[in-house]
Amino acid sequence: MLQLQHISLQVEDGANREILKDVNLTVDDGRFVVITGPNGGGKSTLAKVIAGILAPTEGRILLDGRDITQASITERAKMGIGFAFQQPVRFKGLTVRDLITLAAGDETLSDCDIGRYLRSVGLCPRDYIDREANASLSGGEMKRIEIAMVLARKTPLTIFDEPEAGIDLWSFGNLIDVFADLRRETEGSVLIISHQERILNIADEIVVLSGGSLTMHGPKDEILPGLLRGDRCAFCRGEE
Ligand SMILES: Nc1ncnc2c1ncn2[C@@H]1O[C@H](COP(=O)(O)OP(=O)(O)OP(=O)(O)O)[C@@H](O)[C@H]1O
Repeated sequence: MLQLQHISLQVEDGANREILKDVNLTVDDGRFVVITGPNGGGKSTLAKVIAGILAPTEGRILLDGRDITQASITERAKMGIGFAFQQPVRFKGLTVRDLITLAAGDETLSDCDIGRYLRSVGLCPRDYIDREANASLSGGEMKRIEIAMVLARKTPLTIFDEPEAGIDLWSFGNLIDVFADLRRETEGSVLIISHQERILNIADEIVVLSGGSLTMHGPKDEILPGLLRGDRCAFCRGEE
């Protein structure tokens, strides 16, 4: 279980700016939670705080009851937090096979297993398995490879930051199937930042983050209809 308690984050950009304001959120094991909200609402920042890339100025993060607020990215990764970035990182000198084998932590992983992960993200294994994961891959290709790596890691808590970004419409349906399968099969929790209705639609819970504050959180059936109707109050914290 992941617990965020009173998480705030301030940055100094001329003036003190509060990007996250007293965010409280509990993600139970086995839940598929989608965080959405307007651009600039603080979603990516919150994901980075959970992954340990950014430190909150206030508040605590607990993973299965253990305080991990001070833990580094590497320590959190070892504790079982997997993170797929909005802008994937390139790995010069490593092939796609290397990356998926490393992610799975299993040197005996067969090409057939690797192929299964690649196919699940819409990539033909024959065309990609031996390719170097360098700048020659397009943003969308690298994004899919990163999602395949996260799937291979099978972490207890997996965070995806806008997995739809850079993925073409043709492949998008495929990606939804990947997440639907992940939701069915994983025993861990999945936290996805997304603006996509089709991803929101397979959530157990939806969280709305707006202006740095958590403005709504509840079961999909309670939250999604209001978002689809375009209720502005859904995003704007009861200001209307
Ligand atoms: N280091 C920083 N210094 C100053 N402002 C920052 C910094 N990092 C983020 N911000 C600001 O904090 C706000 C939240 O950014 P964040 O990337 O978390 O939003 P988001 O909800 O993920 O947005 P989007 O939906 O557009 O991806 C934005 O207004 C952004 O400009």
